[in-house]
Amino acid sequence: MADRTPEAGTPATPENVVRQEGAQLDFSRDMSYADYLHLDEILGAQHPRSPDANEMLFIIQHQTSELWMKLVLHELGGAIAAIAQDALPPAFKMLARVSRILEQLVHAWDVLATMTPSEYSAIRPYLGHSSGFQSAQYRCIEFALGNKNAAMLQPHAHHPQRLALVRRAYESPSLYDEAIRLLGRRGLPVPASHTARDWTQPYVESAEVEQAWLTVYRDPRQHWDLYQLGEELTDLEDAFRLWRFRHVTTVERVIGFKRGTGGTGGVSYLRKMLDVVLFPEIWRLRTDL
Ligand code: HEM
Ligand SMILES: N[C@@H](CC(=O)c1ccccc1NC=O)C(=O)O
Repeated sequence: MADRTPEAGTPATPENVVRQEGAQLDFSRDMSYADYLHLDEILGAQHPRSPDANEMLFIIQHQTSELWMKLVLHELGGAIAAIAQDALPPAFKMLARVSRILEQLVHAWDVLATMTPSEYSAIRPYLGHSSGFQSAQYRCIEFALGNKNAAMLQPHAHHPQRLALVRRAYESPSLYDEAIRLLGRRGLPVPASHTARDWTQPYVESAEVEQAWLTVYRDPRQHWDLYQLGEELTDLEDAFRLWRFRHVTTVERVIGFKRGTGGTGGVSYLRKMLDVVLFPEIWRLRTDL
């Protein structure tokens, strides 16, 4: 290793400072930053199809969203497994991270909103029928959060690997299913229809499940970890609703009420999605408390 003691009189030029700090400069034999992060693959994956300069924003906005969604899925999977094993503290850590990522994705809309309708109209003809509707990771997140819908498997039928990923999320118990099973294991009266069921079916709201959550919320000190779980779920759905809202508002300001490239009515479809309630009893109990 080089002697880091500066020689008397060595001027503190930027080059000398780097040498004196002892920074590693030769990576012909060592793993570098770009090697570790596979940056050549990630930074080589932006291929605009139009001549418009704004397409780079559009591509990077989606690619970064997909990277964050990958982490959301990783953490959600971990949280679901932890709840199934009665390990609540690690589940809380993972759920808190998911909510912070969703908040980050909510703020990411500010960057995309710098793209005007005129700018987007130069890109849109190059998108064909591709659409976020076909995002496999997004669909896995919706399924992991319990918004099950068999029709959403179809856009992946042509790609066995992605289909397998989406199907696994479709067939597995959701985060909320596992939370309700936990209520049952803790001795709260939860109907069998909600602890063992065909997980591919959409969740059906239950008065008994609401009663179980009410028991928790009426005596938090007695059920502190379940109470915390309820509030983590609330944070998560709150953040997810904000994401949906920013999406539909950005879409309206950019394409108005045009049909989507994915074939839906566009804003009309996305507005219907604003009515989805992921954890219904968690919201209803607030009225009945
Ligand atoms: C100018 C930007 C955008 C426009 C105009 C737009 C437009 C639309 C439209 C019209 C739909 C409905 C499906 C269709 O018929 O195409 C849709 C769905 C979707 N978009 Fe976007 N979008 C934009 C940006 C984004 C971004 C940045 C993401 C982040 C990944 C995204 C993710 C999605 C997802 C996941 C869906 C499916 C939603 C669902 O099924 O509930 N979109 N988008
Ligand atoms: N559905 C959008 C197109 C779109 O936004 C899009 C196209 C390709 C890849 C990602 C997209 N983002 C979200 O839907 C539209 O109708 O203009």
